[in-house]
Amino acid sequence: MRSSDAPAPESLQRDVQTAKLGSHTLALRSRSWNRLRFEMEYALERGTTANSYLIQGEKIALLDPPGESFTSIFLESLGQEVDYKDLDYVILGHINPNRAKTLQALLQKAPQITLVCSNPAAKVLETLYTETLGAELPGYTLQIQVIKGDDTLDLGRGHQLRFVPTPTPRWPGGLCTYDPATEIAFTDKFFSLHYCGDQVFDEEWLQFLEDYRYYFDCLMAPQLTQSMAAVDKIEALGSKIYAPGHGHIIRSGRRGLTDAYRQWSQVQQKQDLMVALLYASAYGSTATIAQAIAQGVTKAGVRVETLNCEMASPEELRSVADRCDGFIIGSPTLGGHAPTQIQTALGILLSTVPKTKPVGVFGSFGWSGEAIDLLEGKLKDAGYGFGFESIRVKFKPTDLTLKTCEEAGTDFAQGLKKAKKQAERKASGSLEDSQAAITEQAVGRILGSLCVLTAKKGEVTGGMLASWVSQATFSPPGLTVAVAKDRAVEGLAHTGDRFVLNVLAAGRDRELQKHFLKPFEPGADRFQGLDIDTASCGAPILREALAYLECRVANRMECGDHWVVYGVVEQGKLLDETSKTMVHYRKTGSRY
Ligand SMILES: Cc1cc2nc3c(=O)[nH]c(=O)nc-3n(C[C@H](O)[C@H](O)[C@H](O)COP(=O)(O)O)c2cc1C
Repeated sequence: MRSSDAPAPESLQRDVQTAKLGSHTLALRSRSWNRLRFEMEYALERGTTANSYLIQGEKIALLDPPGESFTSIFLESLGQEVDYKDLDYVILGHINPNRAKTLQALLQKAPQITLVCSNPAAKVLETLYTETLGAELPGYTLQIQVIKGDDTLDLGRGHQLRFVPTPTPRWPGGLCTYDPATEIAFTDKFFSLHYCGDQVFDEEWLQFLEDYRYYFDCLMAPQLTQSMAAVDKIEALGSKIYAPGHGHIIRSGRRGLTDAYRQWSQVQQKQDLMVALLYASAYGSTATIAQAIAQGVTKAGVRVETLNCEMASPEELRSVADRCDGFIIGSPTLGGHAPTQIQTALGILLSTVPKTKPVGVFGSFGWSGEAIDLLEGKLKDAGYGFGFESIRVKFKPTDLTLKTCEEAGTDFAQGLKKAKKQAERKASGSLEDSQAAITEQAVGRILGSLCVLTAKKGEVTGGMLASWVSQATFSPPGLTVAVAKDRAVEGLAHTGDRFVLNVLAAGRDRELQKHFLKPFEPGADRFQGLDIDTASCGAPILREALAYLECRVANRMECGDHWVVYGVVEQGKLLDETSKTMVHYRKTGSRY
């Protein structure tokens, strides 16, 4: 359990927390106690901090101003630390339209600032300047210092900054900064987590391992090669402190977390199935959808290799097309078309990937969505089978659409795994396999009660049939449920979340059992037509159940292909005094 695990009161306002990190170096943590954005990485709903840093040598540099949700409170806090007119540099670990809003407000106050960034980020800045920023900043000329190779930036007083380019498909302009004077590496997206609290440093970092892991699975796992190359470069700096873009400043856990990144990346590398995920995104929406699909594929135990078609070379495209077991391609519609880079990627995929491999299509659009039609049409004509129905999202995805995207990704991965298993079964039949079948028969004699686990978080409600359920403790009253990693409801059962366990009645609840046994389409309402009540945590209670228990997830343990979730029972009720618990007899331990 986290020491600061209590949910934040709704009344807590966004603010900026400042803390000294080292000589002339300050952290400004813009804090949101509630979910900040509809992106998968925020789905644990623990709030977040957007960390900026101020280094005051003879020259003054601000690193990574926050997004527009914090513009006014951030500028107010910044103004209390320095005179805007004294700011010399703003260093950008990445750039997106959201961050540009704060930049615009800052440049209005301090037009003398030079922006320091990588070459890809400079290109994005120039486009933003032409499209929006320039019009809002009359008389201002963009001053950019592009970091190349071994460039350094001398702020004086020993702060001779070094830089490490960390390009990934999601942030092609990624750039980390190292200050040898304080031995701090400013790691931007790397080693971040989304959690809001008063604690600045990471003394109890192990208590947040689940949050770090979730962040890694969302953002690092789908772009593993590029992310781990960046981690290697960051580690080689030999810093004592990681100062990331979100979450705690990492001192105690620096080595442990770096090792954990490597361990988690090995889990991904060991997966024998790989899905290529290719996309382009002008304003970020298609990228957000891509991330949700990737999350769904990854949680089902299939590796994802992501390529941003705007940055990928034909060789990279051909390599991933050659190696993939299926591919998913996404595009925005701009001027009635798919961007040229998407059309090039499609050409390579069509000529390289055998038609027996499954495909998927997605994209964000404004009003017509021709790009999605084009991709779908060409792939259908070529004879590919689709792993999910094409995903069309109008402008920005919502929480619900993201969940649907995640489920579509999971379906895609499950399809691949099923096909692989069938092929293996056909090819097998050895002695070893028959011994395994005998062992499975013995395992199958373990018995559990049939229940329906239900949960709700934000707009998203989920439910699944659970039979690997067992009481675990008397005091507090507690139980464990094994939840397969690829279950849609898994994302609603993280530490601190609440769920309801509905115990089914023998004989009487056959229909309920059947209902939850059938496969659901991505995003489908699993409770339509059922007689339900609502628990205090918002999760559905099945009125026809034998009993129900409202639980809080106190802990969860990663065990092979399942999470074993330990729930503390907060309250419960027997709904039927006469019936008995439905139990599940099985012939083999290799299935539920
Ligand atoms: C210059 C421009 C042209 C666009 N043209 C179209 C179009 O022809 N049809 C359409 O459905 N949407 C169009 N849109 C809307 C985009 O598809 C929509 O903003 C989408 O969310 C962009 O996805 P992205 O954030 O991944 O880039 C256009 C948007 C812009 C800015």
